[in-house]
Amino acid sequence: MWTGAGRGVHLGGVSEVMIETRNLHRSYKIGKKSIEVLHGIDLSISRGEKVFLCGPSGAGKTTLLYTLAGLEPPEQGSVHIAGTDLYSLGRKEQAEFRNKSIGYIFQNYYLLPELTAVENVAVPGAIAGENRTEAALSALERVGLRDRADHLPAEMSGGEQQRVAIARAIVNEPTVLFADEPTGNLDSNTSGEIMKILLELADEHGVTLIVVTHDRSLAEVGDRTLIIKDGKVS
Ligand SMILES: Nc1ncnc2c1ncn2[C@@H]1O[C@H](COP(=O)(O)OP(=O)(O)OP(=O)(O)O)[C@@H](O)[C@H]1O
Repeated sequence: MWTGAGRGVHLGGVSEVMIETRNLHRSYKIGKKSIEVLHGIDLSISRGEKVFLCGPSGAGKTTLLYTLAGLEPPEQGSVHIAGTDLYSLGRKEQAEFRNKSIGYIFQNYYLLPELTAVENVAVPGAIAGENRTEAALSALERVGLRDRADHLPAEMSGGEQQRVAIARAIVNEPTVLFADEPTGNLDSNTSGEIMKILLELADEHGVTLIVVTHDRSLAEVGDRTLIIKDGKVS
């Protein structure tokens, strides 16, 4: 049973805040030039919300997702997840928090080519010293790939590899799931299947979902679409 989440909890009519950012700033130096990618971003996302993040290429969608997920510290500002101030934690505590509460689906899957599907899904647990083989098999079942558990990524299609990446992101039963263009390289049928899996996770388990996409038509299936442009989110 998925315990960390809990469907859209409302406290006296007020949604419980799951992700809150204050004044996030992030810039990159290229040569002598500095590009400000996040320019004072304030966000509040409720538990169980399905949020799509759109914006032009290079606008900072991946940077914002990394910053929200605790993978890249902002130069200024704070990120709270379920009330925990992510960047005030030490490295070890932060890794433990991510391992327990956050799932992340990377833009290019990032599966390890020499490991089978089940080993790839179990790998974050193994790093944390846990044996997650049973949970990994359940997660593969959840994405319809139980029978491919012993296959290497090279033996699977793009859509199947993406489903393994989803299984890896949900094996810890996260409270928040981030997905960076999870359907970017897939045909429209496969994209539909992948989005269905992600939306079901939000609907059935109350997972808070933040998905980067170029597909504005997805706005209809989400609760909210955020647009990032010129360092700001609207
Ligand atoms: N490690 C880095 N070093 C220097 N510049 C970077 C780095 N990472 C990102 N950038 C720059 O920051 C800006 C935002 O990049 P980011 O990947 O967040 O955009 P994006 O909206 O996700 O783009 P896309 O839709 O093309 O994936 C870009 O101009 C990019 O070149």
